[in-house]
Amino acid sequence: MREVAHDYGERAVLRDVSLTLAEHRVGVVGANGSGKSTFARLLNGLVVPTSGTVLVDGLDTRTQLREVRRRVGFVFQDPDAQIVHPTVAEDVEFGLTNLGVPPQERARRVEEVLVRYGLAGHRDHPAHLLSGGQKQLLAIAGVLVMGPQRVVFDEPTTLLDLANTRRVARVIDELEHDVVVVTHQLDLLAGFDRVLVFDDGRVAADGTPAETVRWYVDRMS
Ligand SMILES: Nc1ncnc2c1ncn2[C@@H]1O[C@H](COP(=O)(O)OP(=O)(O)OP(=O)(O)O)[C@@H](O)[C@H]1O
Repeated sequence: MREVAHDYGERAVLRDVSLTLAEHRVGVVGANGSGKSTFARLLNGLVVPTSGTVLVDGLDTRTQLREVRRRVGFVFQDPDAQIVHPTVAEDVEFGLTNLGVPPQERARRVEEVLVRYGLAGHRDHPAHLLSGGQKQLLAIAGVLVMGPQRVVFDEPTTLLDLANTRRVARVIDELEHDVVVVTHQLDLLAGFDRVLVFDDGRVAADGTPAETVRWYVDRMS
């Protein structure tokens, strides 16, 4: 991303962000309102920059949005924002149907992710009756079934209790995909390759978790 700035109306929320993300696991931290979610949304074109350029594998999010979205999955903080279909299996299948994936292959891919995320027994259950943790796993399954190469998580554990936070953290840890995780839960980032600290719309620190998390905590205290 080169010289990226983003404004919502009159309000400048990101300024002068230039960086390349090449690491397997990148964390993003910072105070409320510092621009983390906006940054995360830039990565798959949910938000396009007001100025500057965001490239994903050389694809411009402004002009090649479909291809960018196919490569970069996005998991929202609130799984209810992402779950749109009545049953668990239908919800996971929805994106594949949209893509025109044939029924047999759809069934195989849906089954695979439901088993992987412990949801196979809930296949025909109403999605809205799942627990918060199961809903977040369903939202993750719905993103991963599409076969993205990278996944952005925007505060994926904020609404979860301790057990579900650990479960989702383990799921993220085990992913082979390149991931970017926005979080206020600093312990999620322990094994990460790189952490960005946002402050008032700029990248204020950028380094290993050991370097940046200490810097951030000291600054906040
Ligand atoms: N769609 C929008 N329209 C107008 N202002 C917005 C919009 N989305 C975010 N903002 C504002 O932009 C600023 C940055 O928001 P952003 O969500 O990127 O911050 P954040 O660091 O993710 O915050 P948090 O930790 O609270 O989630 C905030 O002041 C927010 O109120």
